[in-house]
Amino acid sequence: MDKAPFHHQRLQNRSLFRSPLPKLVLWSILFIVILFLFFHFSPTSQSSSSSSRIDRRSLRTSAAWGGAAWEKRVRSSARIRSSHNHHGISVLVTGAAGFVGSHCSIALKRRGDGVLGLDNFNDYYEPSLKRARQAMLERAGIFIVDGDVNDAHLLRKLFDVVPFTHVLHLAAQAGVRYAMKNPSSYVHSNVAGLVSLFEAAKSATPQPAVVWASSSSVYGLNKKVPFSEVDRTDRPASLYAATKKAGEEIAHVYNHIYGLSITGLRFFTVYGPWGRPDMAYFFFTRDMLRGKSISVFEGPDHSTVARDFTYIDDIVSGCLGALDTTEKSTGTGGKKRGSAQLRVFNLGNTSPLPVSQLVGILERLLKVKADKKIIKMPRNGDVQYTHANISHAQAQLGYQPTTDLETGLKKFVKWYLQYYDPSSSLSKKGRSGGGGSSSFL
Ligand SMILES: O=C(O)[C@H]1O[C@H](OP(=O)(O)OP(=O)(O)OC[C@H]2O[C@@H](n3ccc(=O)[nH]c3=O)[C@H](O)[C@@H]2O)[C@H](O)[C@@H](O)[C@H]1O
Repeated sequence: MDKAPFHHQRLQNRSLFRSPLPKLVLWSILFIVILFLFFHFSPTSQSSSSSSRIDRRSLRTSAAWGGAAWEKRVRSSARIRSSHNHHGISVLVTGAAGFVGSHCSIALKRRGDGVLGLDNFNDYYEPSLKRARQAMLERAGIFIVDGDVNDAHLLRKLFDVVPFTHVLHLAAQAGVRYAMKNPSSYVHSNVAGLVSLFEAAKSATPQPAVVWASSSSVYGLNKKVPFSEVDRTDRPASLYAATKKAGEEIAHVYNHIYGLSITGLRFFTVYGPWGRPDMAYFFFTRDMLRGKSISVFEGPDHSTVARDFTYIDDIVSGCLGALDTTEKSTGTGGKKRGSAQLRVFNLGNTSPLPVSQLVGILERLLKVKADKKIIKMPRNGDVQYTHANISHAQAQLGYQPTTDLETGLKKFVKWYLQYYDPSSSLSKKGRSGGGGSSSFL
């Protein structure tokens, strides 16, 4: 009696197993698993894997934002604590854990402005350096929200919590040569990210004024020097330059349609303490100290490759000058109420120097002879020469660079040795030798 149903069930199970339907299900699952493994690990997907990694990386948003405690930290960081001689502003600094972003954040906070940082801490270069900058900003009372400028929801929340008067938008995919390796990261950060930021800013009440980082690279194949803001910028030599140029056009649109006050700053090869390890002065230092060879580029017929190297403290003055001279945006509720300010400025040093001279200065400061390999400048986006005309920034922003390359590199080397090799004899000499004071040291 008992057995019958059991037997019946087993028969049913067996017949079920024999029927084509479960087999089909099994094979389908197996097929999907194989497909997944194929696309995940196949070599054909490897070529795009670095870019998709960057996309995933950049799209990553903080798992933990929101809530009363978080909002309190955001408000406290953005609160203006002005002195009597300074009418404070409240600034959202994107890319705050970056090189220029961290220096500007500290400078703003020191003079009593409210500063909230935003950074996605991506791994384009060592995230530990970004975390070290973050720790320093935290000690100064600046909170950096871990999130991406492409996260519209997060941006809306930030503008809801704080009525920012200004945005200093420095979050970007930097680097001229890396654009050949990972083009999509430039579009993602420098085009989509900028649009996302402008969208949030134009919808905010009040609309903040936006100051953002363009680049000297927009001058591209220009031969007329020094580069002036009125010169042609329609012949970029790299995708990086093209995305920065696109940013300038996008700025025009948001100014025109929504009355956003926007200032673009064309930075010229910024260097200094807490700098970017992907830049030549930085990795030349690292490689020279490790006894590795360095590639020094030269132009056609052994001509010189030169840059208008600009020290970070001068760039910080230019950024603060730009913030302080903005006019208010004119829109409200996402609608334009009148014409608004739209500006672009060169921030350079006005004294270009050959890369070979940069190497010579590093040799003296590091007391190391560089193993130089002189090679033809590769055709990967580099331009041979940059030189800024800064008269516009001088007149409008009171911008006046004061640091020459030798002085600036001295401060960089001092920082580098203390940060990476505090026990070295050179570092000790640097510490007592007074390499000058940078914003952080
Ligand atoms: O002004 C800008 O808008 C840009 O400045 C910076 O680009 P660049 O001026 O190209 O700086 P950087 O790479 O340090 O090369 C410096 C010099 O060394 C030469 N160089 C470079 C590498 C090498 O191996 N050898 C070499 O000679 C090279 O030919 C060049 O002459 C920022 O990285 C960029 O994000 C952007 O902000």
